[in-house]
Amino acid sequence: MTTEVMDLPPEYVSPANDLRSDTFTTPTPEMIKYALSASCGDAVYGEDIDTARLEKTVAKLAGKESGLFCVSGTLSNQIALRCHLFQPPYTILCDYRAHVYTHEAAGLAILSQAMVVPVIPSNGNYMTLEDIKSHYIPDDGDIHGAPTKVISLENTLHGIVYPLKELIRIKGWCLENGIKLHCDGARIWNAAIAADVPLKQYGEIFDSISICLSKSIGAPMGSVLVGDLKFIKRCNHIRKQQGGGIRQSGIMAKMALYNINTDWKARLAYSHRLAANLAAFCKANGIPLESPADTNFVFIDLRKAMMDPDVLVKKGLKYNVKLMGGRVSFHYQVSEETLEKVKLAILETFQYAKEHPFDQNGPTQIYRSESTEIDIHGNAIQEIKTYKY
Ligand SMILES: Cc1ncc(COP(=O)(O)O)c(C=O)c1O
Ligand SMILES: C[C@H](O)[C@H](N)C(=O)O
Repeated sequence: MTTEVMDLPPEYVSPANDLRSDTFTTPTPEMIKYALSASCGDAVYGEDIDTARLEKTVAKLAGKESGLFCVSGTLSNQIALRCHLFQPPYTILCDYRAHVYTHEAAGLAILSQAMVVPVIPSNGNYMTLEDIKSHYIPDDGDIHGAPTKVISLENTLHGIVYPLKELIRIKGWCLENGIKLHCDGARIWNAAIAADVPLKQYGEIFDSISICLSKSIGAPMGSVLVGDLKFIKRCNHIRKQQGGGIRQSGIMAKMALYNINTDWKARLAYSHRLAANLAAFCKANGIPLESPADTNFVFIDLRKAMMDPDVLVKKGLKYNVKLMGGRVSFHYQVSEETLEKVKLAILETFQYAKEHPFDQNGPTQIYRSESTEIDIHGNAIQEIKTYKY
């Protein structure tokens, strides 16, 4: 029996206590009111004014000739990488944790017919040029090889800001070797304010950037893929092929424009402040982190702490905070009260682990279906259990 989500208690549907992801940001009344004046043209014909305005606005912010509004970051990433590629065999090189490799359902193999070279960064945080040089496949005529034709970097990845100097080094080498450079910029806005780097400077480095609107910017959906005009035209073709043509998308575009044209930097800075506060709390209590909390994510090193992710999720529910596991994701709609409550949940889980060490020998997954209110069959979980550990 499927129960309407609306039956869930309001506190379980609010973004204020949702630390599972910054994808849980929700449209505000101001955004919805602003969208009432949205254009209603058919965007497939290029006739929707607000969609075109959004694409131009984001492209201009990134210093690129053109932009393409896509229904998701997954689609914009997959289209971009496909359009940088021409004749297989070829490979795409990326970090072993990259979303394009781990969370886009093998799209690179299916849509792009590409092999992926997943790289474990030698410094544990981000790939350096040396990491890339020692893993890429040269286009040297060796009939055994599948040359690396595009490198996909994520900024931020695991909340880590990619050092600008390293990006510039990698870009220089890519130019020398005829390799394209794509950025999965689901959180490029966060990187921009944390590193004080204008989006335009990232636009000078990357051939294409997938700029998400549905995470920290707080739009209900989508991304804008930016690049040069010829590239974006090709991407528009592949987007249509993949069923990604959107008709009256003005309403969605208008909501995104509202947040881009209001103080997004302050909203993101707030979420970064909460994350930094939690990271300091963890450090003060000896709770290990997987990576530096440069932006809006805190990644607790559950393996090192021998903490059970399911216990953490249940402890979160005990304090009316939604978690999926060791990644604690802040966004501008998270309350200060939630920050204080998640500290209690984490500390209790850490203390519980001392008596009940959990040896997680399986893969570390971000998605944990038990932590949602809806199970995989679409049925609302009637009672949200609070576990007394
Ligand atoms: C790093 C990263 N890239 C891409 C995406 C894909 O975005 P979407 O969920 O809109 O497909 C996500 C998740 O939302 C992400 O975390
Ligand atoms: C990983 C998942 O697909 C989503 N991008 C998130 O960050 O929550």
